[in-house]
Amino acid sequence: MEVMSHSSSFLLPAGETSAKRYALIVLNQNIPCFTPLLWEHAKLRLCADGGANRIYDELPLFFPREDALLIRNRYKPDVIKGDMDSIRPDVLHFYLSLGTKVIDESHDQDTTDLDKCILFIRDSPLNQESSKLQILATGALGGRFDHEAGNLNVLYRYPDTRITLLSDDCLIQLLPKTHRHEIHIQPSLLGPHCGLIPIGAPSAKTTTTGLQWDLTDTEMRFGGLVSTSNLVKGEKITVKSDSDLLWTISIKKQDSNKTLRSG
Ligand SMILES: Nc1ncnc2c1ncn2[C@@H]1O[C@H](COP(=O)(O)OP(=O)(O)OP(=O)(O)O)[C@@H](O)[C@H]1O
Ligand SMILES: Cc1ncc(C[n+]2csc(CCO)c2C)c(N)n1
Repeated sequence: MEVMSHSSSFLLPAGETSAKRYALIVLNQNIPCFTPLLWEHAKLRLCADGGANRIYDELPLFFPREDALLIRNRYKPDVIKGDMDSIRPDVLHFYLSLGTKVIDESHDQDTTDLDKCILFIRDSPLNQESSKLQILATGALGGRFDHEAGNLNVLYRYPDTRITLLSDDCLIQLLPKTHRHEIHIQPSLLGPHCGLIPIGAPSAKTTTTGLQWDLTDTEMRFGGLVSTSNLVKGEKITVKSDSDLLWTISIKKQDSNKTLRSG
């Protein structure tokens, strides 16, 4: 069984990052403080419908000494895609005038705006067979539970795409059962709180190393044991399971000067 390696080096301040290729999707929920950093290094920048309002309204607040218009011009999304029922008309016109590509899929009321953005990235010429884009989605957690559940569902809909859901407080990734997993932690950025959640189906056997409460061929299921409030002990965690699991780990609060330093 192949090993899938996970690292969160995208959260490292500028200058400390190794080469990595990802697309960023901004969802319609509070923008995490590290968003400018992620934006700077993204190969593609998308807003899911009302996510554009967040970029427009909240990004200038991170730079109180700079002119809001300059910030809005600097952080121009490549694409705004969705069913367009949440983006404000003034925001839509502003980004249209900057040349952002706007894709209105209001005819599709069966998939979420996050789904729509993921399909755009998967079909992009930047997403090469030899070098697939990872996807980071900010604002995926906190707020309406139906939206959160829909966001988790996209991890299961596209299990062969590396998708990380982010909020200010934590990240979530899918660990497919087809692989053994090595998760590399930067202790200055992540942890110590973590969880392994068998959300799609129960797991008869999960084995881990590197956690305070490791599992050894342990059963996990809703209604029984799920591993929440666990703690990472070191910089490397391994996970092997007979079921797809969600991995979540807390994100440490950063020095805001460091987080916003973009290049
Ligand atoms: N409160 C929230 N918590 C988590 N994710 C959210 C939240 N609100 C929006 N999102 C994410 O951002 C995307 C865009 O949000 P937006 O508000 O534009 O969606 P929407 O389709 O208009 O939602 P709805 O019509 O159900 O209110 C959603 O598809 C979802 O992935
Ligand atoms: C069974 C079922 N439940 C809910 C919806 C509604 N819905 C799901 S995704 C979406 C688009 C949101 O931007 C909407 C309106 C549906 N179609 N089918």
